[in-house]
Amino acid sequence: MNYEIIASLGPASAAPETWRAMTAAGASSFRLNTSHLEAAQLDGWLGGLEAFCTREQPHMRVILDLQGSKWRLGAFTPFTLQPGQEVMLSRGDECAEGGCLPVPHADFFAAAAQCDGRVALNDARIVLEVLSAEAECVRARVLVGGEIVPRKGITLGGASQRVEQLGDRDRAVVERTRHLPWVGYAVSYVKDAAEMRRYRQIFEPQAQLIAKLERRSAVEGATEIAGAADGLWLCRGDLGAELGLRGMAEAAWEFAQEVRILPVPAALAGQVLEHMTAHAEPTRSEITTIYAALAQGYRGLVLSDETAVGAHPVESVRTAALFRREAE
Ligand SMILES: Nc1ncnc2c1ncn2[C@@H]1O[C@H](COP(=O)(O)OP(=O)(O)O)[C@@H](O)[C@H]1O
Ligand SMILES: C=C(OP(=O)(O)O)C(=O)O
Repeated sequence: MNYEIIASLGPASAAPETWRAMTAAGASSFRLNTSHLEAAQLDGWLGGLEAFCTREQPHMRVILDLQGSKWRLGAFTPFTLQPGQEVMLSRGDECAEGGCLPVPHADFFAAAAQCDGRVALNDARIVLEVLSAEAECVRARVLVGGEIVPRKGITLGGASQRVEQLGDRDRAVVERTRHLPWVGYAVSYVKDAAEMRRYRQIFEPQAQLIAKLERRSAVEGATEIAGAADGLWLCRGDLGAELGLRGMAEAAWEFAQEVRILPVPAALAGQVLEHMTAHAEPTRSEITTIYAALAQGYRGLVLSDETAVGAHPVESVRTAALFRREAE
């Protein structure tokens, strides 16, 4: 089988020798999640990657992941949320005082007042119960705790209202990179085809543009969204937070039924080889799911934590390449 392997870069894969080894193991593109990078950090990555891509791997693409309308926490010192503890989510880019979570998005607070009472953080690894919701502050109790770090995703149960647009951060990234032919973009949290068509206008006409399917409406409207995109990623991390595990599995199964007839290639994302973040081997279940996805017609795999923060970035790529034609 022939398919793309998109390897996310992060602290575990910041060195050119790791890029070289991941490329040799089968990575066809790299992904940089710009939500985790300040402008100067992004410049640092792009400087190194430009030299690598243009001198060593002229076919390599770097996909810049844009936040789109996805809600993410701002900046704060990491801490651990204990079950039963009360926590404040306050409007702002950062929080200096301990135990407070900054949320930079005004539309989050409007939606929180109407949600079903659940706030999920970091793809629902952490769950909060809303106690009160005001214009600039949500008070919540921790139901499922754990360590929370900056810039992690926020999901509200039962809330569909949000402002669909590229924020200032995203627009600055596009302006900074629009002249780079080896760069493409993946837009998070696209709602529908109309939104994707609006985004298309912002980029250079030849720019590679991927729509990340992370909401029910996007999975249901995938064929229409594909009309304004060069590729689709089925993002099971956010879908799991949006729809719950059962809803995510149903949506992924339905999407797989039509993946072969989509007008653009689709890639599978979200915990593809999660086990390999900490272990040198995948689970049987992960490998079986990858094989089934490729047999169904997926044309790519996106590795996230596995290559960005995992202990085995190169081995993860090699494992993802198991079903490549040349590996047979
Ligand atoms: N430049 C970076 N610096 C630090 N951590 C990063 C960076 N890029 C990605 N990560 C981390 O790598 C992991 C995978 O990244 P990603 O798939 O973008 O995750 P998420 O969307 O959940 O934040 C996450 O744990 C994220 O926090
Ligand atoms: C790959 C995904 O997107 P993100 O990294 O933005 O959470 C996902 O949700 O599965």
